Amino acid sequence: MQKGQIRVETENIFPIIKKFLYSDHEIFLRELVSNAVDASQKLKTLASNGEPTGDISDMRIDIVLDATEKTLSVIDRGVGMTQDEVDKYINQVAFSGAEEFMNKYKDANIIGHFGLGFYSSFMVSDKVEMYTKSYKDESGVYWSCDGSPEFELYAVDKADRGTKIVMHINEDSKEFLEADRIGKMLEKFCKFLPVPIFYEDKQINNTNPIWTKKPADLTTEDYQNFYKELYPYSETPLFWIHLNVDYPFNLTGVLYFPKIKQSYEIQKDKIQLYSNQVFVTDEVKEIVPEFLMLMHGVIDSPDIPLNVSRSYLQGDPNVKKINSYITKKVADKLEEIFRNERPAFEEKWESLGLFVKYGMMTDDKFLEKANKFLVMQDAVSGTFYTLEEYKLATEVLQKNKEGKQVILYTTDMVQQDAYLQACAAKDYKVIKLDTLIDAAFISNMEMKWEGVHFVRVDADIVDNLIDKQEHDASVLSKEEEEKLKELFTPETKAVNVTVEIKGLSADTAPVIATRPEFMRRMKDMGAAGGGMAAFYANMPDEVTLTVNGNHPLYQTLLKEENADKQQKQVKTLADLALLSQGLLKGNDLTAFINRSVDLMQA
Ligand SMILES: Nc1ncnc2c1ncn2[C@@H]1O[C@H](COP(=O)(O)OP(=O)(O)OP(=O)(O)O)[C@@H](O)[C@H]1O
Repeated sequence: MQKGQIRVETENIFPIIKKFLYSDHEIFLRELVSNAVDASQKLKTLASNGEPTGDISDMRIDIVLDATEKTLSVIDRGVGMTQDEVDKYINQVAFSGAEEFMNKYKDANIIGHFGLGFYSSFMVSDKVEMYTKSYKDESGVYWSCDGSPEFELYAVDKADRGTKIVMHINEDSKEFLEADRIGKMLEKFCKFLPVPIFYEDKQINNTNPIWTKKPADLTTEDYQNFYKELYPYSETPLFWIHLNVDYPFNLTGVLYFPKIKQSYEIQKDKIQLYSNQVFVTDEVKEIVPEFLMLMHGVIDSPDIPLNVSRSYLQGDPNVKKINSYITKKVADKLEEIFRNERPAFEEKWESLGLFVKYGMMTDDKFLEKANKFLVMQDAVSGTFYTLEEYKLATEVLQKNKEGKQVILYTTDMVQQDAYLQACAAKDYKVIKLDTLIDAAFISNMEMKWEGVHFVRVDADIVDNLIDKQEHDASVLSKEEEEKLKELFTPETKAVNVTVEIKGLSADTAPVIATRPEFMRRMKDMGAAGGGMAAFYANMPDEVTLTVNGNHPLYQTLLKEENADKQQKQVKTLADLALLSQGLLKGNDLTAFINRSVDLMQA
């Protein structure tokens, strides 16, 4: 029997392990089960290289909880260890003194590994025992340590090849003696490990998750079933991307595009990160580009550094490469579906549009590709245009005097109906941009797309939406125009009204209220919050009242001798225009209703 004394330089490592190394104590189980998996995999590799390993068909790992004895054991049938190996792999690292130990694990070599592995068992145990027998023809070995600077190591009889680790769970960690707790931890960390894992007489893992298989061997159903396995309560995903790369880094996985509802925020953080089928985290912020965080699925890469700080991760070259690889894959897949199955692509646009627009705003590489498959839907006909197609369809009618293409859009088809109709009469093509992200998307694309200008349908009277600088002359005299302007200028300051008299065609409405694009966008952004938001949000609404001097109504109105009646008529006309913009509220609305009744009685 070998009895050892730790070569203490400062103090032993166990207090350090307990206190500092993992705030998350439950990972000890992941570490031990991963070791058991590694040992099993190693044996398989040896066998396939022709080494005499004996029968390897019974490969399995058992997790056994004994609440009465207060022990939790992890048992494998892997390579096992000889006494020399235990001394080398278990003793020397752990007992080489705290300082050296910490240095070793701070070392860059650790990147790519989980970290402390075996020693993390001391976070939850008073004592850890190990029974192990190597596949090599040597005696079994017993090792134990109670966290003090002493260990025991001696030969024992052990019939089966493999390793059994028995943890004597400490007082502070009693939660790990609850069967449910262990079941949940296994479910979280071990669900897709490659060796069968048994707990309470049941196999708890799927050893061949689909991301480890070849896409050619998988059916649509396989992908959908796997999605259900990951997210039992979710709707069928729209489509998926199978990731598979082995150079210059290793990465496999399946990413799904979920159906997105209005409340898309709550669906974030659904991607799970694995390393060789061991669950690592579902916080993949730095690894997956921000705009793809709405996707679901699994990424598996042994090349992602897992044990370093988040800020380090951002600068990691592998992480950067993985990031751009995923972005490219997603863009390629979207383009492929767009080209080969455009009707299906358009049908799913409501959900897809969100990813695409978000991606175009935040990632220039993605933008470049997405310019080809971003689609915009005509509010009236429902037709989808790409940017190029829209430009072509509106080339003649919707170019302004500077040669810019004007993209007309509506954010609310019901409220902006009158403006939509006016545009339709001119044969303008108005697209629907009514999702949460669109306001930001519009301003962003105006900076990125050359020669394009977005204008909301109610930003100006229809004749001015596309600024071509051609107007009919007004039939009114200068004095008449001044008079009208005065009549239309309101006393109320709740809304900032600018009045202008224009000579429009006689069949255009007598007064049109519009909201200048710039101020309206600022106010919309203000309402959404952030930055200068509060300032703009508190500004009064800006409205332009365009009075159509050519409307026949003014011929009689200007001749009206009853000043009171004249003022009432003018106010009613102005209110009708404001009403169409949803800007007539409270007192003003009541006054309008009363006045209308008065006018009818007059
Ligand atoms: N169940 C086991 N069967 C066989 N050998 C084992 C087992 N558990 C641990 N070992 C040996 O002990 C060594 C140290 O294990 P430890 O978990 O501390 O680190 P590791 O697995 O090498 O790295 P990691 O930090 O990624 O866990 C292993 O490399 C392996 O050689």
